Amino acid sequence: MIHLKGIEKTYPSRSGSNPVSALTEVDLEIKAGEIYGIIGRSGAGKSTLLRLVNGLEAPSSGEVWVDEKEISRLGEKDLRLARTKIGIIFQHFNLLWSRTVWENVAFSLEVAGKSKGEIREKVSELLERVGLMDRAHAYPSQLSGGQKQRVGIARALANNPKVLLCDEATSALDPETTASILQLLRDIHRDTGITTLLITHEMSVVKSICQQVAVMDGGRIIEQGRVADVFKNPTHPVTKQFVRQTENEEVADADTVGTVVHVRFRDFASAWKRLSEESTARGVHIRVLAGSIKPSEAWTFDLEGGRENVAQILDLLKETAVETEVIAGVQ
Ligand SMILES: Nc1ncnc2c1ncn2[C@@H]1O[C@H](COP(=O)(O)OP(=O)(O)OP(=O)(O)O)[C@@H](O)[C@H]1O
Repeated sequence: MIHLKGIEKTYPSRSGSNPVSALTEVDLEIKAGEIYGIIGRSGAGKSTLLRLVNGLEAPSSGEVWVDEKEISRLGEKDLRLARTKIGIIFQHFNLLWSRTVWENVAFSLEVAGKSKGEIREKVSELLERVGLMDRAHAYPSQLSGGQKQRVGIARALANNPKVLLCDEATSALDPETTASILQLLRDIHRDTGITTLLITHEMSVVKSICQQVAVMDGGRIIEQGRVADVFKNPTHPVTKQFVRQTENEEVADADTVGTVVHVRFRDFASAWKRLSEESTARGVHIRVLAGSIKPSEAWTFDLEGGRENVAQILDLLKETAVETEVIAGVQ
């Protein structure tokens, strides 16, 4: 769905010194339906990469393909059309402050030339989706950060995009609100299968929502793969640092912990039944990061909940599974 081939991006210098190389030899393929995370420190090149994907910037060389169109070569009219199929949410929401919640979401539908009836129906469906129907006539200044981001998400989805780009979408939010926004993005992905590309500097965000991840540093992709694999075997020092970041967060938060675990079952169906009953009873959220019903294949779960409760679910896994290996978080 999104394919970057041999990308180089150089900016002319701002002060007359050497040009700035923002991206070097970037190759990236994001398949339809994936949630893909790009993580990197400040200046790594994440925003530049995102701007290439929605055609706000052109690469100095290489190709950017989105939904089988070479974005970097489209004329203005075709690019505008292609952009309506790319929704984007921003760190600072970028809402229209003089318009209500309803009008913010309606705006991109008006621009796309939809009829009044279509707009009414779509806006109401979207506000219902993001849980903001009761705030439809409020102005952005009257909303909390999480509510503003919900408006941003509704607006991004207005034209039924095929791709959703999230630009540090939770970086301005507190941890609790971050969790609720990530949950909303997960639900939307589950219901629509929309291809989602998320850039962040927080490994906990990647761990909580992404299936695949690319780590960027100095304009290059230094490591990429399945999130579970990258967590298990980070090879580059920068990746190791990001993985440690989530472990430290877990230690810092004594009440809620997350643990990624590989498990192989003899009889998946009966093990899963017991596991889901026990985890519901203990308030532990189990998220499947990878797995298949083939008995020979291992599953990767992310267990999230109170420290004691997660430890109990881990004990249960060790008891019922043929093989259990904790790859991140509490043992
Ligand atoms: N318009 C521009 N003109 C000149 N240099 C730029 C421009 N935009 C970005 N850069 C440079 O390109 C490099 C990559 O920047 P980019 O904003 O893509 O990184 P980032 O990973 O998104 O960082 P941050 O999280 O701080 O935004 C940096 O060295 C930055 O200074």
